[in-house]
Amino acid sequence: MQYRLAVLPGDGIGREVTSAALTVLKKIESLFSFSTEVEEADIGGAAIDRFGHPLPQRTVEICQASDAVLLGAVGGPKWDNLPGDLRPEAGLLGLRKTLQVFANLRPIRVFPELMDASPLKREVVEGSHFIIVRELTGGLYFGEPKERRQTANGLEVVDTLHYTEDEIERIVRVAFDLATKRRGHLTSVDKANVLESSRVWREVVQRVALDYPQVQVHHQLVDSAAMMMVQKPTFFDVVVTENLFGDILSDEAAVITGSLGMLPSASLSSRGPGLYEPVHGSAPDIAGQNRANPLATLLSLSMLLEHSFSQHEAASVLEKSVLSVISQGYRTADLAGRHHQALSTTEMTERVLAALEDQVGCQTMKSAQ
Ligand SMILES: NC(=O)C1=CN([C@@H]2O[C@H](COP(=O)(O)OP(=O)(O)OC[C@H]3O[C@@H](n4cnc5c(N)ncnc54)[C@H](O)[C@@H]3O)[C@@H](O)[C@H]2O)C=CC1
Ligand SMILES: CC(C)CC(=O)C(=O)O
Ligand SMILES: [Mg+2]
Repeated sequence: MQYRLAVLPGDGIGREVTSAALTVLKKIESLFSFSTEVEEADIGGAAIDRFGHPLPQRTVEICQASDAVLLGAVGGPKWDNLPGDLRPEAGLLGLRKTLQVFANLRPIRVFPELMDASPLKREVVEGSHFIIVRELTGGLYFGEPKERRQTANGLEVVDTLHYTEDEIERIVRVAFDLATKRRGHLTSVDKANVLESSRVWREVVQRVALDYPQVQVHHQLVDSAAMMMVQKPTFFDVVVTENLFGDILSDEAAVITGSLGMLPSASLSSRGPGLYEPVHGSAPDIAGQNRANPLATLLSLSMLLEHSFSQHEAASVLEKSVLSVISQGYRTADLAGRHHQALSTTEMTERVLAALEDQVGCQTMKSAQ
């Protein structure tokens, strides 16, 4: 089997973590007998520096011609003063919109060995395992108008939260479908006490719920949901929400897992390539130091193998290998604390490569018995 993969390293630690993922992918290909034609392309600040635009047409074409896209992260202080539509982040938003990857899945899982890495109490985080389903191509990040205006009374500014009913319904259905395969519990997060868009969101959830009588639905306002997420994270199973709310809540949820460096994501469309990226950004504070935790990107690669390549066994073995390095006590600096030695990005990647060999070796032995 041969797949086509577009790799967009982007900026900052994006380059380091995608490089780790490519090393791991090569190993997986040899262990599971498939091959991938990888094409790298620029996005974000790197693309601005080379081509004067955060999302060059060539990058879009390479992504569209691929089975999947793996992205590192974009942004950094060097480009922070550019106009909004020419910033690195605009490149990423443009790519998500062009690929129509409206369903952003962000699984939040507590690894037992990392329970004490969270600043939250062990008894609060223990057993947390939920997934945030974030609407990714609409809402406040995309609505028009979105502009600054000079008026007689000074500067005024507008961002717009816009949704069609269809856009809400398609993401809500993704969330209901997921809930049927999990604990059957859906929390829809909105701000229906203030926003008209949230009131329509709630109506759509209530209407779609009629098709899923086996799913228990809970509506939660975003402010109290933010509190509940760190107070009682085990309450949540599937969380569905608007673009900006999902962005904020998922970084908050990272606290439960111990580090933003552990959170993967998959962004899926109805057809066309999926986009896989860690939840974190380009981390300028540690960029270029070989200190970044590559595990969020490796878990995103596992989601890619599952959803876009249908290499289910490889996906599962990669996930188990990540679990295994953590349970063997290997940690990058974000998780090392006082009790562990901090491994570099490349050292952690080598541990995952070794764990992959071990996992596949164990499976071969089991099937030979
Ligand atoms: N998807 C993307 O490309 C995203 C890009 N950004 C961009 O990234 C830049 C920095 O944004 P921040 O708010 O600082 O968020 P960030 O996610 O880059 O970093 C937040 C904190 O988490 C740490 N961190 C993040 N990933 C880590 C990893 N893998 N291993 C170890 N530590 C890690 C960083 O060192 C930093 O202290 C900005 O330009 C922002 O726009 C932010 C979020 C997402
Ligand atoms: C940089 C932004 C475009 C997005 C972001 O923070 C995210 O998707 O998590
Ligand atoms: Mg974010």
